[in-house]
Amino acid sequence: MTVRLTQYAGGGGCACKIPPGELDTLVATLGGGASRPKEPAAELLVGLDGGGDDAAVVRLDGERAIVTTADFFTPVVDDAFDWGRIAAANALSDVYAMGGTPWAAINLLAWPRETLPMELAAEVLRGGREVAHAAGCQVSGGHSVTDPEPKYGMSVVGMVDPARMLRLDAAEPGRALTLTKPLGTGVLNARHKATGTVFDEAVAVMTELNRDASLAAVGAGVRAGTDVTGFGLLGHAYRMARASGVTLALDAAAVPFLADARAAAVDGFVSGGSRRNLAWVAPHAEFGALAEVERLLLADAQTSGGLLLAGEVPGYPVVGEVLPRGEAPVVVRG
Ligand SMILES: Nc1ncnc2c1ncn2[C@@H]1O[C@H](COP(=O)(O)OP(=O)(O)OP(=O)(O)O)[C@@H](O)[C@H]1O
Ligand SMILES: [Mg+2]
Repeated sequence: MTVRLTQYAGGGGCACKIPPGELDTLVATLGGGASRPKEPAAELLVGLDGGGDDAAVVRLDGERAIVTTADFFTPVVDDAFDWGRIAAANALSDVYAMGGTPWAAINLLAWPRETLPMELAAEVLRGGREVAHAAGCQVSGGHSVTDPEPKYGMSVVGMVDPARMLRLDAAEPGRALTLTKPLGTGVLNARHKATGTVFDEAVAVMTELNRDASLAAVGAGVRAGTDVTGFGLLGHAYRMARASGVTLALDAAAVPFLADARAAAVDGFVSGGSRRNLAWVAPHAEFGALAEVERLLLADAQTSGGLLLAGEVPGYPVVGEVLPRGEAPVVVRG
């Protein structure tokens, strides 16, 4: 029996995230003094202020802080091993998005044990372990539950130098904007789910670690960054602009895309999540005369996407610049 894992998922990959506006409202209910421990065992350096960063960070000592994050999602590709690799690269990514190094991870698994063989679950875990080990990250332990819809990911703990973190709220006017992976995994995953066509380039991009990009950014003195995932480039740019009190200007023509992405969007393989991303950002963005399909591509929900960085990083394309806050937090130049 050939199992097509994507057929067991409603939304796939980071496109299955709760929409950004609804998440904002939910997270806002957790804010304020009531959310702090009375006698904290550790100082919180990055928390939910400004809508929340990629990971929570608590101080360990003068030079070191612990980064902690978790990510899991439904199958984004049919192949079990590849899905495991993608989910692990995506979970590790939030540590890299803080400028940190992942140290240890545990598996988070939800599995329809009555309809899918456990051997396939083992393949998923094997893929995840391979990518985490390539990152130098220990993988030991986890948690597994039965669920009609398969889900997989990791909880990851890492280390970061608090003086050299990549924060969401630290983008400064005058900096260039850098994007370290091409966009288009959302539309290609949607086409893969609908037709079974495998896009090797998309799988290669989604399994690639953000480690080198993160190291290069920290080395170049960059202090603001985030990873581009389910809310798309536009959504994550808006979150960074909002948290930093600036405007992010994107040059649409400079944004890199996977080769088959535009055709997939034109042919209508656009997820509901990507359309919601665009609807969420549109009231806060100026698009000029940019065509609708180009707007949708910039809002495309990415799975295990690259880093969006406020600063120039050798080897990676500049896609815009940080400006003082203008009328709109996001400006797209055609
Ligand atoms: N259930 C929750 N309770 C508290 N905070 C949450 C919850 N869900 C999400 N958040 C916080 O909301 C913010 C935005 O969440 P989101 O999942 O987009 O961030 P992320 O972990 O960077 O995502 P990604 O893994 O796609 O890069 C984060 O700071 C996250 O910690
Ligand atoms: Mg993130």
